[in-house]
Amino acid sequence: MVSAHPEPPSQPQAEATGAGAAPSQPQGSQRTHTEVAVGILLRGDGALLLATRPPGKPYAGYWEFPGGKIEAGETVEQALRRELHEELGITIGPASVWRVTEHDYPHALVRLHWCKVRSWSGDFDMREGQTMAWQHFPLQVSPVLPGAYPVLDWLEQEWRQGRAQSSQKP
Ligand SMILES: Nc1nc2c([nH]c(=O)n2[C@@H]2O[C@H](COP(=O)(O)OP(=O)(O)OP(=O)(O)O)[C@@H](O)[C@H]2O)c(=O)[nH]1
Repeated sequence: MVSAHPEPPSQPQAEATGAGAAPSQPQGSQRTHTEVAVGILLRGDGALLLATRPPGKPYAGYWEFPGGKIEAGETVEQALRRELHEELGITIGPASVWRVTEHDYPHALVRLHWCKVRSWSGDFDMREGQTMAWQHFPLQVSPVLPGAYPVLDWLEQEWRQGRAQSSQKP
């Protein structure tokens, strides 16, 4: 079993080198949120999809849920559909926001709009050189982006509740 919450290095490699890192933002109250659409792809057997962050980005190699930044004029759903097509080659069905979280990284203050996605079409094609893995709890991959910890905790709680309920059924 692999812990979902290992301690990340204080300076991820890509940031230390500056390779692919987002421009640094002003500190304190002037920092603006980067809005991000994130997809929790759920398979019929309850597995969820994680992928590694592509080389050249902050936290490269960390596991994350697929998604990316929302562009001007896009809804969360539109951004997610575009990102998942660009990154994974799939076209998602309906997606609506399930939870919103924030995380303050050295490279960005992000607001993450999490959507559960249960239907998609097309074959998975890792177009940015990522690795993908369908995961059940406990996760077998590590490390995971710190901004995903709260959502992993909620999903694990749901999974435990579902398991407890199904074991009580006659
Ligand atoms: N996709 C994704 N991003 C996450 C997760 N958790 C989390 O904190 N983030 C943060 O959300 C931001 C997403 O930005 P990104 O750089 O991946 O977005 P993008 O694909 O549009 O990048 P680009 O600007 O290079 O095209 C990053 O700061 C990342 O650290 C997660 O589980 N999935």
